[in-house]
Amino acid sequence: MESARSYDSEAVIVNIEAVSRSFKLPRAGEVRALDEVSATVRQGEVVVIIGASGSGKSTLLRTVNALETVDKGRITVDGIEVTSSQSNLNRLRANVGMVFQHFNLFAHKTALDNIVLPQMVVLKRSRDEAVSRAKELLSRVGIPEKADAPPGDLSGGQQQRVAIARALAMNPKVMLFDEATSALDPETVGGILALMRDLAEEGMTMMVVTHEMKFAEDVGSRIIFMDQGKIVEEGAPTTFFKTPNNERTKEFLNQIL
Ligand SMILES: Nc1ncnc2c1ncn2[C@@H]1O[C@H](COP(=O)(O)OP(=O)(O)OP(=O)(O)O)[C@@H](O)[C@H]1O
Repeated sequence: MESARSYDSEAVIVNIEAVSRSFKLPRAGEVRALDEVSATVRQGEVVVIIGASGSGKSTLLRTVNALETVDKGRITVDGIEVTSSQSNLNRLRANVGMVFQHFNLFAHKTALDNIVLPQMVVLKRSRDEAVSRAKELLSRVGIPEKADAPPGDLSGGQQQRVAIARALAMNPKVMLFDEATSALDPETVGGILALMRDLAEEGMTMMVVTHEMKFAEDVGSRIIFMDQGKIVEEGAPTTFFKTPNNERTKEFLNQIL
């Protein structure tokens, strides 16, 4: 792995420009999940996104991976526009690794094949090459002995390790974590957070939606606080947690800390 100091700390990896996204809900009418959101993530940064339920955190991550379209605005990842055409999708999928709350593994494939197949499909790697990388990554995430196990035979924490290995196999420019530990047993959470912390220390660029405030404070380079589809406050963890400015931020932190 590259050392944390060898990257170009100026390079913008994710650029989000004035992005809006609304949803029409049968009963609640129109919800502005994202309202003119702008943010940049530079190489090696760990940007932690926090906010109340429904504030737009997941939608923001999903637009970066083109799992969600935008109504207005523009997003680029490593200079490639995500929000325009579908033709960039394969390159985008390789550039952006996403880890979800519910793992999203293929239930009928082994752990190894869950990591092998996307490499063959998206990166056109040969099976041998993909298998060799997958084995290396299963060791990296601490479960080399689980290569032949189907997800159903793995614990939640082990499934999440496979999901992280699958995302890393693409050599992504940025990793998105959407509440990656929220569905795990309390005793498993620490192991996954430690793995995420290791990735951050190795210089991985990350956008992390989490309720784990200690992780946010210790590992985050920057905290973004969202409220009703807007970024209302953003800052370095020490300033953000000790001296928040915005009233909504203060209220939120008072409730959870
Ligand atoms: N696919 C969708 N269809 C309809 N409404 C949606 C959809 N995705 C998000 N929304 C709405 O957009 C708003 C923002 O949702 P989002 O999931 O981004 O919030 P969040 O901050 O991630 O919440 P949580 O912490 O509960 O996961 C919510 O009001 C939600 O109901």
